Amino acid sequence: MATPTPDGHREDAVKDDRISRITSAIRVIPDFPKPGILFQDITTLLLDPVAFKDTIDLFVERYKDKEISVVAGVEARGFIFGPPIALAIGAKFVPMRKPNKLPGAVISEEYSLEYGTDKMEMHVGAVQEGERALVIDDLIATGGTLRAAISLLERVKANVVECACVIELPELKGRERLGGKPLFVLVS
Ligand SMILES: O=P(O)(O)OC[C@H]1O[C@H](OP(=O)(O)OP(=O)(O)O)[C@H](O)[C@@H]1O
Ligand SMILES: Nc1ncnc2[nH]cnc12
Repeated sequence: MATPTPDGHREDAVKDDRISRITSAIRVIPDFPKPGILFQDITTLLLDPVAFKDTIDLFVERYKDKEISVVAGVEARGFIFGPPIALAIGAKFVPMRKPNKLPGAVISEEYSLEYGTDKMEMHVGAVQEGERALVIDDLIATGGTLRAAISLLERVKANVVECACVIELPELKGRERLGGKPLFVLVS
């Protein structure tokens, strides 16, 4: 970590270096899983321990003093970034899963995908009324997935403080579907 200066410029430069490294570590694969999709592949980011750690550190720096008690991670790639953030900020981790995966009683939320619908589930009792929650995923595209996660948390009267993703595809305007909840992203 660089020594901060009164105007913060050195810190900004360090942050930019980290963002550049993260951006370079994400691989883009055309036409996956179908023609016309530019797939943002975070598995190459995971192969670079410095870039992976920078990713987690940037989120931890943002959330460590925000009294977050729940980090909710969306299956599958939110399960990679959510747990290290939760451990570092002293919060619990709650998985938001695809249907019929969780063994206990669940609440479910249907949401729309580009084609068709899907369902997301959360264990009853995992989150209590009034808890301060952060929702984590790797990427926001149309925003339907994060919207469903917010709805599940709000149904149990949690306070969703913010959503955070490594990547945003801004042209899909997913941010506009979050009902005014703030969204923090590292790479756009
Ligand atoms: O903003 P949206 O349009 O809702 O899309 C974003 C979601 O799509 C991807 O997951 P995917 O549904 O491919 O599931 P996976 O992570 O299990 O592969 C991605 O990891 C997000 O969870
Ligand atoms: N372009 C994309 N790359 C990776 N994951 C996605 N989920 C939805 N769109 C995606």
